[in-house]
Amino acid sequence: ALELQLTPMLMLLRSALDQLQEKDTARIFAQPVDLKEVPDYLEFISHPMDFSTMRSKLESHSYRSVADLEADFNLMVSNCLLYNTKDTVFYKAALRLRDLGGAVLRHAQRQATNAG
Ligand SMILES: CCOC(=O)c1ccc2c(c1)NC(=O)[C@@H](C)N2
Repeated sequence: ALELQLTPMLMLLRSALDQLQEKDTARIFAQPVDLKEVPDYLEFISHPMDFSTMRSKLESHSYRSVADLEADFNLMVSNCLLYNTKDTVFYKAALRLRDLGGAVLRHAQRQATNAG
C-alpha cells in the first residue's frame, strides 16, 4: 500500500539527514545564516538553505526521494562556497561536508533502490 511504501522512504531520508548533519561537527550549517550578523547575505544568495530547514521540509513530506534531499544539500553547500572566500573556515567546512556527504547520499540512494 502507498503508506507502507512512503514510511520506509521517510525513515531512510531521516537517517540520511542525521548522518549528513553529524558531519557538520562545527554546526555551521545547523541554522539559517543569521541575516543580522551577515546583512549582505541575500545580495549574493537567492535561496538560503540549512539543516533545520531541511528537517522541516522532510517532516512535512517535501522530499519524495533521495534526489530531493540531495538537491537541498547541494544548494546549502553551494551557497556557502559562493558567499565565503576560499580562506575562510566556512568555505573549507563546505568542501569537507560536500565530500563526506557524497558517500552518505550514495549509500542512501542504493538503499532506496534496493527497497523500491
Ligand atoms: C555569529 C556569526 O555567525 C556567522 O557569521 C555565521 C554563522 C554561520 C554561518 C555563516 C556565518 N556563514 C555561512 O556561510 C554558513 C555556512 N554558516
